[in-house]
Amino acid sequence: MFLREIELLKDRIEDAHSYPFTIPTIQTLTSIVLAEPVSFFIGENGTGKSTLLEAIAYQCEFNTAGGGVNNTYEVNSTESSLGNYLRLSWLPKIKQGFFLRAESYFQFASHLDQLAEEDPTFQYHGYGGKSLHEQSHGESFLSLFLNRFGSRGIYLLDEPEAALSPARQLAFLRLIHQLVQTRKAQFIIATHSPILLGYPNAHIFSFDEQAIEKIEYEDTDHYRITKGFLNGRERYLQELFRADYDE
Ligand SMILES: Nc1ncnc2c1ncn2[C@@H]1O[C@H](COP(=O)(O)OP(=O)(O)OP(=O)(O)O)[C@@H](O)[C@H]1O
Repeated sequence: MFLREIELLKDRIEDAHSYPFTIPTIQTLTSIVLAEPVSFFIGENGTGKSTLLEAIAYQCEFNTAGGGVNNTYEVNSTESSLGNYLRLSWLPKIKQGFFLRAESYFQFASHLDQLAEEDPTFQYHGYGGKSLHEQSHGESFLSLFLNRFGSRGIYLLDEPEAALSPARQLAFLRLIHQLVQTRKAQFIIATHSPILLGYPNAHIFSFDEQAIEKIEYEDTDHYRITKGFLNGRERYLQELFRADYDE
């Protein structure tokens, strides 16, 4: 583990009435203590998970459009609106790692193609040996995970499940486990996947209330809704569609 605490520097905030300080979870944030190598951010759409993850990436000096410290490309890289208001506490401090966001993955793949064009020795080294554009979305995601996540580092992932089949999500869990065990890697993952959330001993931070709070796996909607659905699909669907018939 490397990153121990994320603090919001409230004294620096000049305009509390503008984005991102209008997001309830950011408004109420003081600090998040990270005590396990794998932490998850969960919550409804729009509750601030990506905003916080991007700000952490900014403080890690990763490209906020996705990538590591060395991936300086401008395409869609955004000025993190929250980044300057965070303080990260490290023990020990590291620079290695990666920020992955599903939404700008395409640009990241193009950035690698450009590197390959400019430097014939690059050969997609660390990225599976060929352009990420020449692999399916899911294949290239897993290829990136397998090849680029090889060293000790901190990995910030925004909805990595987006392209992964259930079987590949399991493969990804295994990879996380290997990296945590052998390289002491640390992961902070924003996700909606009940499979990924099942990682043992992970700390899950919910953004669903006013304040970010820790929640047990079995208490998450992801677990309860998925379990309810799978345990009695027909009954569940009847209930779900009942309103349509009643109207
Ligand atoms: N650049 C921006 N300017 C103003 N508002 C923004 C900006 N980016 C995001 N928001 C708003 O901030 C809120 C939080 O967005 P964010 O992307 O952090 O949510 P999220 O929890 O990651 O959601 P999802 O699960 O859908 O990815 C949303 O209401 C969003 O519309």
